[in-house]
Amino acid sequence: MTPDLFEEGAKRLERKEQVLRGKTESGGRSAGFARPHTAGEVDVTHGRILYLEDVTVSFDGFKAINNLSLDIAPGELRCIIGPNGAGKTTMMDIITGKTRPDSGTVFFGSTIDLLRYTEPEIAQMGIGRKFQKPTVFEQLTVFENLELALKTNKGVKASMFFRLDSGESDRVAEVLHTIHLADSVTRLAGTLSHGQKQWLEIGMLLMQDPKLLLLDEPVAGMTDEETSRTAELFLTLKGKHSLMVVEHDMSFIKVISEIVTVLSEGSVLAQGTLEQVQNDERVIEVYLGR
Ligand SMILES: Nc1ncnc2c1ncn2[C@@H]1O[C@H](COP(=O)(O)OP(=O)(O)OP(=O)(O)O)[C@@H](O)[C@H]1O
Repeated sequence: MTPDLFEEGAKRLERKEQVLRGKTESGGRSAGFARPHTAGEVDVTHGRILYLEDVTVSFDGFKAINNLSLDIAPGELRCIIGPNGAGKTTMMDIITGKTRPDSGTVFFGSTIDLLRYTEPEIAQMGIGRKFQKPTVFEQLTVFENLELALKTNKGVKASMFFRLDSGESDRVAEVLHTIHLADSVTRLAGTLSHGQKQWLEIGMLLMQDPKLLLLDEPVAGMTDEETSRTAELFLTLKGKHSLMVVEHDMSFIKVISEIVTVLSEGSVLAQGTLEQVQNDERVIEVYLGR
């Protein structure tokens, strides 16, 4: 979940509680929850939506990311694997503006230098991130969670009672269908299974129409059936969005992957199909410690 969305969600929950207690100001009209956005087109004419070059970051002298270079094509579904401590999360932290690198270049498309922007600005530009643990608003319904995430800019006139226009309603319906929750619109998010919560959070990101989605261990803790439905979901998203998926579950990677990038000690160790990287001696060595 993006930082600004998290903040708006917390506000909205508070307002919902105020309404239940009969305490809203101005009938809730002052309680705008719209989020400003500055999304524009990302220039992908050079064939890359994300471009990292020679990125390094150290923590207390330890190089968690070490001259990392990587790029992703528009619409690509890239899988990132690597042993614990390889730098996968830190790389996502750098892309989303949570961590500043000591050196290197990070571009979104060919013109947006991500190192010049804050974490909320990067989210608003169309880079959505999903952390490992689902962070939906458990006391709101599935519909309310999606509505909250809708990219809209209704300013001070917005209220928790605002009506979706037909385009927005269509979008909610489309996302509900995509994330397999069309039958659960009125359910409180807190009553969903772990897998359904993960899908709802992905749906919330989709409501913001991200150009690039970063997903950290999306199938951890899922049942086999949920894992295979998540694979279907990601294959549906590919092409419409660019995806970077960090995952340890190799059977899941096998189903969704085209190119797999292996990180080790903060750099790219190998890249290719899953079969190619699994047969790479250097990869076998870092995984098995041989
Ligand atoms: N804020 C921090 N301060 C100090 N060290 C850190 C910090 N963040 C990450 N590290 C270290 O950087 C290295 C890379 O960590 P990171 O979490 O990015 O690895 P990872 O590949 O995501 O691992 P995992 O698969 O276990 O999640 C690790 O050695 C970690 O301990």
